Amino acid sequence: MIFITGTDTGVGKTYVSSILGNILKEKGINVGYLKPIESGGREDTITLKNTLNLKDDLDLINPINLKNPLCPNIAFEVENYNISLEEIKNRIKNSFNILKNKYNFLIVEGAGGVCVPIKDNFLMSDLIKFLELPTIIVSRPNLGTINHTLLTIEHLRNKNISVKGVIINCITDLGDIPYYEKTFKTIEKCGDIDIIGIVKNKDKYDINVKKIL
Ligand SMILES: Nc1ncnc2c1ncn2[C@@H]1O[C@H](COP(=O)(O)OP(=O)(O)OP(=O)(O)O)[C@@H](O)[C@H]1O
Ligand SMILES: C[C@H](N)[C@H](N)CCCCCC(=O)O
Ligand SMILES: [Mg+2]
Repeated sequence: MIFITGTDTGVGKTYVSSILGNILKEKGINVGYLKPIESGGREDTITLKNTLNLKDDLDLINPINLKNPLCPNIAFEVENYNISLEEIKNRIKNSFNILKNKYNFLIVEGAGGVCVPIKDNFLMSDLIKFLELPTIIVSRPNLGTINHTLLTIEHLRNKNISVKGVIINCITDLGDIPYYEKTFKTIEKCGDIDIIGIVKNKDKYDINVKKIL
């Protein structure tokens, strides 16, 4: 099992999760998906349900769903969605336990980055800790990504959360990024981390799944 987090919202966690899921399926692995909390609809949940041809109910795959495309803690507030943190954790844990027993490999996708507050001071990273999962960080290739990626690594390691590696998702074409190879080497050196994959698009990618299995 792996928790796919990222340096930001919109960085490509779902995009990479879909590619990763297909790679594992092609290896004959029975892959499931859990989106513990999704805000702004159910696009991610539906995308992976379709990509992996999952029969699971949307409510099982995505136990906590918020209508507004906002930070979860804010969405709960503006939607007057009154639920305790304990209940949030119970619902997520229930889905997690069912799905982890049903599939040989479970991809769990966060929402936004690691410091996204779910409720009160319970962050996305606290959810990762609660589920006791290792992580993969999805990062952009362009200027700014060194800081965002190193901060994310440091935050996770400070909570003793395993970071299996970084996957660079090229929403921006590498040809438009000067010295991108040096950016990647800097992330690896300063973060003491491996870049285990580079995704150019849904047909052009290279992911070392051995680092994830
Ligand atoms: N390498 C890529 N090439 C082309 N389009 C991409 C690529 N990566 C992501 N996208 C597109 O960018 C948008 C954001 O990607 P995605 O939804 O995967 O982000 P996310 O990190 O999962 O966001 P969230 O935090 O909302 O879950 C989507 O429309 C997706 O299809
Ligand atoms: C709405 C979006 N697609 C995600 N589900 C939630 C992203 C929360 C980001 C919060 C923040 O970092 O400001
Ligand atoms: Mg997503």
